[in-house]
Amino acid sequence: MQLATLETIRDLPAPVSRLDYRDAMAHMAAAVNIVTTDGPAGRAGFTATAVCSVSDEPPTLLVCLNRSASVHAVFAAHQALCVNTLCDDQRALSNLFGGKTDMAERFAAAHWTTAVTGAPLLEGAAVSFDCRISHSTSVGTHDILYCEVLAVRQRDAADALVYFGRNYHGLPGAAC
Ligand SMILES: NC(=O)C1=CN([C@@H]2O[C@H](COP(=O)(O)OP(=O)(O)OC[C@H]3O[C@@H](n4cnc5c(N)ncnc54)[C@H](O)[C@@H]3O)[C@@H](O)[C@H]2O)C=CC1
Ligand SMILES: Cc1cc2nc3c(=O)[nH]c(=O)nc-3n(C[C@H](O)[C@H](O)[C@H](O)COP(=O)(O)O)c2cc1C
Repeated sequence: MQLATLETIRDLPAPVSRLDYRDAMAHMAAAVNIVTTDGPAGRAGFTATAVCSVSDEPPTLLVCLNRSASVHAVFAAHQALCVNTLCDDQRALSNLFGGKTDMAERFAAAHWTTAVTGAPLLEGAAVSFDCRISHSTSVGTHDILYCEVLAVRQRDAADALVYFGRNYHGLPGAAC
C-alpha cells in the first residue's frame, strides 16, 4: 500500500462511515457530564461525553454540542454554562438529560445551586465547572464551545461514572 504524502493527504476520500466512526468511538471511555445553563432564554441541560480540558491558563475546557439539539438555542443565547461531572450514583440523571424528556422533568430530578454565572450546579456531582463561553466554532454537525472556567466545586472520593461500550461503568472513588 502506498502511503499518502503531505501534498496528497488533503485530497484523500473519507473512508470511514458515520456508523463505523460511532462503533470506533464506543471503544473510547469518557466521563459523563450534565451541561446546564440558565438566564433570559430559560433553563436547559443535556448529557455530554464530548467534554475535554483545553488549557490551564486561562482555565478552559471545551464542550461539543449538536446544533440540532433542542437546547442549542438556549446555550447560544446565554453564552454561559456549567459542566457537572457525574458520580456513579447519578446514572438515571444521565439518561434523563440525554433523552427527549421535558426540561422541567429533567431538573426536578435533582437539587441545584448557582455560583457565578447563574448556570445550575448539580448537588452531589464529582466536580462542577461554572463557565462563560469565550468563543465557539462549528465542525460538521456540532458546535465546539470553548468555556473559560470562572468557579469550580468538587466532591472528594465519590465513585466516578464512565461511559464505555455504550454502557455505564462505576470506578471506585480515589483521593485526587
Ligand atoms: N458527541 C455526541 O454528540 C454524542 C451523542 N450521543 C447521543 O447518544 C446516543 C446513544 O449513544 P451510544 O449509546 O454511545 O451509541 P452510538 O452508537 O450512537 O454512539 C457511539 C459513540 O459514538 C459517538 N457519537 C454518537 N453520536 C455522535 C454524534 N452525533 N456526533 C459525534 N459523536 C457521536 C459517541 O462517542 C458515542 O458514545 C447517540 O445516538 C447520540 O444521539 C452519545 C454520545 C456522544
Ligand atoms: C451518554 C450520552 C452522551 C451524550 N453526549 C453528547 C455530547 O457530548 N454532545 C451532544 O451534543 N449530545 C450528546 N448527547 C445527546 C444529548 O444529551 C441530547 O441530544 C440532549 O439531551 C438534547 O436532547 P433534546 O434535543 O431532546 O433536548 C449524549 C447523550 C448520551 C445519552
